[in-house]
Amino acid sequence: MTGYNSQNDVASSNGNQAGATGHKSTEYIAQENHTRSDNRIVCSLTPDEFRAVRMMSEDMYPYEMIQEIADFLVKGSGIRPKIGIICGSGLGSLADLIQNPKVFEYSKIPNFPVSTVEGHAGKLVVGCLEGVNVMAMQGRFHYYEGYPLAKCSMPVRVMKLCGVEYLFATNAAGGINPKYAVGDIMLMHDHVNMLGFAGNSPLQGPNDPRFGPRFPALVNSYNKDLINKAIDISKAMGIESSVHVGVYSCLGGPTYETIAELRALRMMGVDAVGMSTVHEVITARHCDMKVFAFSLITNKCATEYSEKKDEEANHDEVMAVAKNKQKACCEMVSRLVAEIQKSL
Ligand SMILES: O=P(O)(O)O[C@H]1O[C@H](CO)[C@@H](O)[C@H]1O
Ligand code: HPA
Repeated sequence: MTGYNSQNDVASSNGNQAGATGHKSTEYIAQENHTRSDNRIVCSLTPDEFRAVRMMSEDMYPYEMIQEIADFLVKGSGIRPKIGIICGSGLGSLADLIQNPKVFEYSKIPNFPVSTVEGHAGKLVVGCLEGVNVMAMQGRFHYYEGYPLAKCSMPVRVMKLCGVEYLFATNAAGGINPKYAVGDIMLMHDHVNMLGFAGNSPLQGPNDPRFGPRFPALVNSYNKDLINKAIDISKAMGIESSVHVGVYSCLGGPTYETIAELRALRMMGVDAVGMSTVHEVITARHCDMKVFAFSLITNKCATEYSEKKDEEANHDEVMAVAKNKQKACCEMVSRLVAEIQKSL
C-alpha cells in the first residue's frame, strides 16, 4: 500500500503494485501532473481520500500486471495450458485429476487475491489431464468476499495470457426448476446476470482492446458443441436422467435468496441460482475463450413459505452434496477434456 505522509502532504508513488509493474505509478503521475523529480507526487487529497483512491486503483489489473502473473505461472510450471478449470464450492477434487501437478498457493502468486470461503482451497494447479495441458483454480473469488467483480474474474484473463482457449467453470447451485433434484447436474446454456441488472460488470472501467471489444455480445456464450458433447458423455455414463440443460443466475450473496426472489427468478426462466460464474463467463467471452459451465444442484430452493429449518439452504449441505457427487463431476470433466484432446 502506498504510504501517505499527512505531515508534509506528500505521497510516495511506489507502493506494492506500482513496484511490481511500474504501470500504476506512471498512470497516477500522468494524471496528477504534480510530479517531482524524485518520483513522488504532491497530493492535495486528505489522507482518507487518498487511501480511498489508492484502494480503488489497487483493484484494477492492467494488462501488464496480468501478463506478469501469467509469465510467473508459465515459467514456474513450464506449461502453457489450453484448458482452464474453475472448481466450484466443494468441487476442488476436479484439480486432483491433474497429473504431474505443479501447485501454486494463491498467497505466493504475485498480486493474486486470496480465497476466504470454506470449500475453496486457494490453490492453482497446473499439469496434464487426458493428454491436455490444463490449469485449475481450487477456489474462486466471489463478489460477497469484498472483491470487485473485475478482481473476481481477473484469473480468467491470467488464464488467457497463459494460453488457455477453453474455460470450464463449475459451481454449486440451488435448483429452482421443480424438476431438478439434489445431486443433478445442470449444463449451463445461458444466464441471467442479476448483478449486471444492477449496473455491475467485471468489464466496468476503461476497456483494454488487447483483451476484447468495449461492447462484447453474449449470445451463444456457452459453447453448443461442448454442451452436446457433455450430453453424449452423460449418456455414456448412464446419468442422462439427472443431467439437464438450463439457465443459471448469479446474485451477489452471501445471503441465500428469499422466497419472493426465488419466485421472481423462476418467472424469469432461471433454473438454478448461485453467487458466481457469470462474471467469469463474461470475462472469458470478452477475450474470446470457448466456455463450458455446469452447476451441481446441491439444494432445492423452496418457493413456498415454510417454518421448516431443513428447507433452508446452508453451506454445510452444499459442501456435503458436492463431496458426494464429486466423482460424477470429475468423470464428466475428464471425459470432456478427452473429447477436446481428440480435436486438437
Ligand atoms: O458458486 P460456488 O463457488 O460453487 O459456490 C456456491 O456456494 C456458496 C454458497 O453455499 C456460494 O459461494 C455459491 O456461489
Ligand atoms: O441456493 C443457493 N443459492 C445461492 N447460491 C447457492 N449456492 C449453492 N446453493 C445456493
